[in-house]
Amino acid sequence: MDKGLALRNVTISKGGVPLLSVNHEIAPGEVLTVMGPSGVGKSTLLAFITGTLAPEFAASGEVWLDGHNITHAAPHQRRVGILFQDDLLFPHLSVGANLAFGLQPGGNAAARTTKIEKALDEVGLNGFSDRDPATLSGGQKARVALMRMLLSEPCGLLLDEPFSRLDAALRAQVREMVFDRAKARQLPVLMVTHDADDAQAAGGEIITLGD
Ligand SMILES: Nc1ncnc2c1ncn2[C@@H]1O[C@H](COP(=O)(O)OP(=O)(O)OP(=O)(O)O)[C@@H](O)[C@H]1O
Repeated sequence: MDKGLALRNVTISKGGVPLLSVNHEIAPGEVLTVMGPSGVGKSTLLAFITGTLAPEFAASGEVWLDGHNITHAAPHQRRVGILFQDDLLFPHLSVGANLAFGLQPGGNAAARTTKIEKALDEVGLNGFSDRDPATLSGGQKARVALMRMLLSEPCGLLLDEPFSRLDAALRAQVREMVFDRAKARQLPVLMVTHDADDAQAAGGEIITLGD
């Protein structure tokens, strides 16, 4: 597979004790859901993909993203976007300034503004650029956090329990928006969740670590 995200014979151990092994490919626009009990290594697997594995762990195998072997790339060189359950916006900055953090530095100011406005438009937040994040609803904050991450133009998306702080109705709405936007960009998505509804909504393959 050229595009997408591939975990090739990935094994991770701690103190010589095997923790997990995964051999899986996620095609562009597809979602792989990773489930499993607490402590089984779900967040550790994400850390391996982002290049931020703690030194206590030893890993083998390869990570390929968008046709590149990124196993040994520096974290900032990996074009991996990640959303966590607590994706806080900078409270002292406007919505637009928060989004600007997603953009690559430099470039023409007018072009940057256009990208930010387009991003807001894409998630139904037209005209929100000057708003203070404290005045946004939970769902609106989640949409800004999503677009801030997507503005960095990732080639793959990792979700670490990103919906778990939202109530049921909002959760379904934000989840749908995340999957829709990822699909529109043909991004491979790896989602870690404890929630069966999240897994079902993702509509893709589900693997359970620790089985
Ligand atoms: N920085 C670290 N140093 C040493 N051990 C760690 C570190 N981070 C996690 N661990 C241990 O590694 C194992 C896997 O942890 P991990 O956080 O990946 O599990 P998880 O499946 O994501 O759990 P949860 O569902 O509770 O988030 C656990 O035994 C944990 O205690």
